[in-house]
Amino acid sequence: MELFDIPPQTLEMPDAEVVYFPRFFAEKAANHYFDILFEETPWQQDDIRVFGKVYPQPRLTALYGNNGKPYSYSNITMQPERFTETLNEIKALVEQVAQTSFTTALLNLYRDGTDSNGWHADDEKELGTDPVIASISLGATRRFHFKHKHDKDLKQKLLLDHGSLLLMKGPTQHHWLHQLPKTAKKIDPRINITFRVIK
Ligand SMILES: O=C(O)CCC(=O)C(=O)O
Ligand SMILES: [Fe+2]
Repeated sequence: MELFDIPPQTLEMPDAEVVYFPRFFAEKAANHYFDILFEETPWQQDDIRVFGKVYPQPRLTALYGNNGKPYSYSNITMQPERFTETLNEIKALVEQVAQTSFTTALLNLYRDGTDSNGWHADDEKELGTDPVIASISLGATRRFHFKHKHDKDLKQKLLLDHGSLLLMKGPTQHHWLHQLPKTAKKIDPRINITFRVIK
C-alpha cells in the first residue's frame, strides 16, 4: 500500500485542523473500492426539509454503523446497516492515520455534476465536541470549499481526488462550514465516505 507517495498537506485555516492526503489509496485500490461500493451499497434518496420546504436530497446516501445508533441531520434520521467487509477494510486503514476508532460511516453518491452538498458543518450533537471526520473520495474529482462562520474573508478550497483522504478535526466544525458545489462539467459519479464517531 503506497500510503504516502504524495505527502499530506495541512491546509492554512485558522481555528481548524484540516489535512489532505492526495493519494491515500493508489489508483488500483481506489478503482477497486469504487466499483464494489457503487454496486453493493443500498443507495437511497431522502427528502430534506430546509426552511419548511421539502426537497429531494441532491445525492444518494447510505449509513453504516457498528453501534446501532441512528444519525440525524437536516430533519433526516438514518438507521445504520452493518459494516460490510469492504467498508471494514477501508475503516481499518483510515483509523491508523486518523488515530480514532470510528463507529459510523455516511456514504454519499454524487451521480453527476448536478448532485451536490450545500453549506454545513458536521456539528450534530451526537458527534460531540471537536469531532474527527475522515472523508474518503472515490471516482470523479470534485471541488470542495470551506468558509469561516464569522470572518467572511477566510475561505479555502481544494480538489478532492480519486483515492484521497481529507481529515477534519480539532475545532474545524465549530468555526467553519464546508460544501461540495455543483459543476456544469459533464463528469462521472463520485463516492464519498465520511467516517465519524457517534456517541
Ligand atoms: O462529499 C464530500 O466530500 C463531503 C460530504 C460531507 O460533507 C458530509 O457528508 O457531511
Ligand atoms: Fe460534511
